[in-house]
Amino acid sequence: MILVVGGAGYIGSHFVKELVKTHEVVVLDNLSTGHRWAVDQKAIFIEGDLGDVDTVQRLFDTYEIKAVLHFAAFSLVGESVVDPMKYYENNVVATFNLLKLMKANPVDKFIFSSTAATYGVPDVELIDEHTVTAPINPYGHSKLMVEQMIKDFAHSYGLKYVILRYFNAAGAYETAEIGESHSPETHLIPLVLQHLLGQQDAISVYGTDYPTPDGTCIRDYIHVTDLVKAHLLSLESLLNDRLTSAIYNLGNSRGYSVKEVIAMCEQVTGKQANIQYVDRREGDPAILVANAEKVYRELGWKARFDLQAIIESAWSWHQQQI
Ligand SMILES: NC(=O)c1ccc[n+]([C@@H]2O[C@H](COP(=O)([O-])OP(=O)(O)OC[C@H]3O[C@@H](n4cnc5c(N)ncnc54)[C@H](O)[C@@H]3O)[C@@H](O)[C@H]2O)c1
Ligand SMILES: O=c1ccn([C@@H]2O[C@H](COP(=O)(O)OP(=O)(O)O[C@H]3O[C@H](CO)[C@H](O)[C@H](O)[C@H]3O)[C@@H](O)[C@H]2O)c(=O)[nH]1
Repeated sequence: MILVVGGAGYIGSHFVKELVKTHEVVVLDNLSTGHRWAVDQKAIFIEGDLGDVDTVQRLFDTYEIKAVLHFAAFSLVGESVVDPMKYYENNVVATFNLLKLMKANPVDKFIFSSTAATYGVPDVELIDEHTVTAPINPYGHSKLMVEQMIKDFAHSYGLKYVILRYFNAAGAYETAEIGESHSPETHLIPLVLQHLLGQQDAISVYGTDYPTPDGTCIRDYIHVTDLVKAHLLSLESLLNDRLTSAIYNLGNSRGYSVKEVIAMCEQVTGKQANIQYVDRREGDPAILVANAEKVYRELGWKARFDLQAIIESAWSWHQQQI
């Protein structure tokens, strides 16, 4: 049995849909930002909070857990600046509870959803795993603190882990059964598509004075299906003892500015956006683009979907939501 914490969320639910094809799966999720309907019916679903020690212990008592994948977190950069306590409590304290119970029970295989936000404002064009980590917002700090706990648990207690630093996840499941569904939505691609469907009057561009060619922030967008594949490869490597500890960047290694993303959304949908240029959003670095060669070398993973394919799949999903 594989435990997926946060398996009702956007990325977790896409992973669970694939994992149930080959493994027995139990999902723990408190539905704070996730959805019961997004969890594949073949998975066992437990509604509960990761911070609740009794609930998590009961899971370990009930099921023979071979590995844990941990997607559960709060993950909005802007919100983390406004309310850091919420982030340290849910992302750090609750994860500490999980690691402690994994040690006690014992379960020694762990895959963690980390983020490009751990790098802060990197001074290189392409970020590799040796790039200095120096977060500039509480969200990034909370993830980096967990990474450190994981490394220390590995060193002292033999935890085996894969830390996956995703860049910007987007896109939807190939059948459009599930997709990105946050409320409120804050991510760029779904917001642009919702606007183009007439659900918002305009799309705001946060800042036009960044040190980038068109002045707007550059990000590396990665299809959720590509992320799922990387998790499956990581899990198999841990289960087969081919891997004991690794940190990987997951991205396309190609950056797009906010303006370029909006233009691609217009191209895919054939609709024109009403763009409002507003001030920068606090906590946003100018450029985040991955060097993802390490995971290719070690696991044979590389992104298959480019920005156009990502937006096409997200568009299929959003059109079904009206
Ligand atoms: N979406 C991105 O672009 C992105 C990029 C980098 C990293 N990440 C990381 O990937 C992970 C998944 O992101 P997502 O976009 O799917 O987020 P999401 O909010 O859609 O999913 C998170 C899930 O965890 C659940 N959850 C949160 N706290 C919980 C708790 N204490 N107990 C039980 N369940 C809890 C939520 O209900 C939700 O279902 C997060 O850890 C996030 O930090 C996401
Ligand atoms: O309405 C919007 C929304 C976003 N943006 C801009 O679009 C870019 C992407 O913003 P998102 O909110 O879509 O994504 P973030 O880059 O802030 O963050 C995402 O990716 C990060 C890693 O790169 C983190 O992991 C985090 O969990 C995840 O939310 C940013 O420059 C942002 O300022 C806008 O201009 N207008």
